[in-house]
Amino acid sequence: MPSIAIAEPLLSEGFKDKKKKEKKMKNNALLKTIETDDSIDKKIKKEKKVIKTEKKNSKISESESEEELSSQDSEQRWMEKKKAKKKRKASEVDEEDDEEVQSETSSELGEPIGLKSMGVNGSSVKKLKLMDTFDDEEEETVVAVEADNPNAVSKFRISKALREQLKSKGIESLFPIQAMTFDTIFDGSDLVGRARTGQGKTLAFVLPILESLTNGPAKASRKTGYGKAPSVLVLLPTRELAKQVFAEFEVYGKSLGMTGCCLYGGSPYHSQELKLKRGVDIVVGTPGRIKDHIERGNIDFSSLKFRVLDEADEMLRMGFVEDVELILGKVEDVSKVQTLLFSATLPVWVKNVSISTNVVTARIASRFLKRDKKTADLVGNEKMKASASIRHIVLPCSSSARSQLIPDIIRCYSSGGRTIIFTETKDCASKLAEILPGARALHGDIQQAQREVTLSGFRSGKFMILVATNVAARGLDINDVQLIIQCEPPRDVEAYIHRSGRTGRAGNTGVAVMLYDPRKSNFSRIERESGVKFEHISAPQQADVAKAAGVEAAEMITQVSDSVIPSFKSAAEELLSTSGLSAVELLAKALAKAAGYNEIKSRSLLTSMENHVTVLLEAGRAIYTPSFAYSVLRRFLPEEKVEAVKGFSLTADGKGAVFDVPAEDLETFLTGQENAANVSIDVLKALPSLQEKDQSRGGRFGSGGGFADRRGGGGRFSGGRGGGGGRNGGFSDRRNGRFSNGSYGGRGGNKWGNRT
Ligand SMILES: Nc1ncnc2c1ncn2[C@@H]1O[C@H](COP(=O)(O)OP(=O)(O)OP(=O)(O)O)[C@@H](O)[C@H]1O
Repeated sequence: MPSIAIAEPLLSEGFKDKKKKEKKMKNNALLKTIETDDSIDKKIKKEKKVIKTEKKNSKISESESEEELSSQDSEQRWMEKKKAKKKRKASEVDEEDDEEVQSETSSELGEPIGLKSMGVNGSSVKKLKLMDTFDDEEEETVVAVEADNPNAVSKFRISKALREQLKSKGIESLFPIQAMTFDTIFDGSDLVGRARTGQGKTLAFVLPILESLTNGPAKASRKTGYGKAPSVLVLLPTRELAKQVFAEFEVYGKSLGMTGCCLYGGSPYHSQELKLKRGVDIVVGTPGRIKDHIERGNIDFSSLKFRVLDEADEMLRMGFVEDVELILGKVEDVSKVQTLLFSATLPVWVKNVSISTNVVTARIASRFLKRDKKTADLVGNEKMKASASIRHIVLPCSSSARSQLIPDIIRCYSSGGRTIIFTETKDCASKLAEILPGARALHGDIQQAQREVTLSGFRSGKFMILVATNVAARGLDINDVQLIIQCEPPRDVEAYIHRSGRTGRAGNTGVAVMLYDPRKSNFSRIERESGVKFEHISAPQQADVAKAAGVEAAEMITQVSDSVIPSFKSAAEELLSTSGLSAVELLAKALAKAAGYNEIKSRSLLTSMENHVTVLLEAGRAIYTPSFAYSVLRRFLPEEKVEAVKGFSLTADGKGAVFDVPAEDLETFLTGQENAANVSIDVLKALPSLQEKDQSRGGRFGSGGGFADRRGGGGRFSGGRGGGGGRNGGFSDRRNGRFSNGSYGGRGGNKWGNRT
């Protein structure tokens, strides 16, 4: 792997002195929460004491308790910033920052409050606005803003070369997790770091590690020269993530003369071996391949200074426990190596080994993290664990309606940007990618070379829809992903947090739509544990989607050259005179065809099935069980009509049952009810609250899940109609300005493969 350019920028003495002073000031600022100035003063004193004790203790033993940095440091900076801000002239800026700590309700769009309040992207926004407003004061104002910003890159012990590299990437200010942990890592502590998805955890370890090795405490013991043993080891759960993190080390390490290599499976050994032989500073990779290199005698970890477990919880969950233990165990003198763990979701064992219930993971934590490790937790006990800059939406949809619905969700919610669709199985990912125009699949059964081509095509915008399994759930940072669709609720809350977190990154907003089958899905646990308050919507109606498509088609038509008119004019005149339609009506049809529509079908509210209508059944008394509701229907309907209903659900108030009826049967249901005493059937315009199929809780209406199965419903859903072919095409790849004519409906009865 690239390596390179060798010139170690040394810090001047003056620079070092300045930095020392700043460091001292920052250490005084480890504060837990934003409270009154008085309580902050008290905390500063307390923290000073902690820091002194800490230094003393580190000389004596490593046996003292863990320390939690929490969000103190960045919050103190925020306080300083707020005070300084009062002095500022630009009231516009004040207004923006005064929207500080606000609700973290998931559906809040607009500025991502949680991030903004902590300074994410804040400084650059301010600069732009100030420059717009005060043109002739531009330079002075920018300097003033930087001075006011306690997270400005210049306030940290970051050398010029790295500062310039950061600047070239548009980074002039550290994100909170980076600001909070920089000194701790630079000065040598083990650290556990947690911040929500997309908040910059990668640079939180990349920057201090590189600085420590080139200008800080780790410099003295860093190996140099041909065949040097690595100083840094970063372990990650997936190949794609390993490549991405390696790319960050590569970009920033290059400017400091550092070399590295990325080791992951599915790629040839030979080139990896060559790089290791020549010697590298940094090794980034997945546990399996790194273990292989160890066993082949290619890596020597005796000089390691840093080891990082990124997405540690996932790595252990995926069954890499033994490999991770073996790899970490290769360091002989653990007192000389710093261990860092980062993730948006940290299991309890990482934070507190003593209360862990998982013996294996607790063993890893206690064996490899020093007991005086620090914890920087920006999520902490806050309710909201998922990204707060995303709209979190749930939408009922039976599995057989998915392929028809997804293109319309993309049209309505992707804002023309990229979409990632998550499926539970590889088979399902492949099948869905096949039927969605302009989509590609990414999962573990695809050859590594193809995986790389696919991901780079998605990154570069060659195609805008990626259908993936969990291989893409963790860590991937792809520009302009506006929409995440999860085809069903994932098995655990962590998966939900990471998958949805592929959008709304670095202070941007995004939308995460989770589909659920009202007959069998349960997302209440995810809602409870993630702290997300889901926004409930029903399927976009084709009529609405078609309106948007019509506008696009009209735009396209204005771009057609007048040169076509003579050739098509006589056919148009013929059509106008014979069709019996007006010119406008004919033009509307032409636009519909250009947009890929031959007809508009309605969609049910409950299962999103085409040509189905959602109705509410009431029987003049409470309906506690589906079997009672079915028996009511049987009083006035033939068996085959009863069997044809879909998505049977009980209402939350226990008074009724909601289900989908094929549009052609609706009349039979409505006239039938008139002959049944106390029975009413009404067509719904909006879904009422429904009972959750909450298996974990059971309860009066919960019915322990799967109640529809009692009615032999298992076959109904899996053998659904599949929408009869859907509309013809109508899905556009907006980025390419193309309208596809492909048909993607009609795959009813699809089982979506086995979970793997
Ligand atoms: N200080 C910064 N200023 C501006 N952008 C930044 C800064 N730090 C990181 N970023 C950008 O933020 C994005 C998210 O960063 P990163 O991938 O490290 O997030 P993460 O917290 O690791 O997310 P996840 O939990 O999903 O892995 C990246 O595009 C990165 O370049």
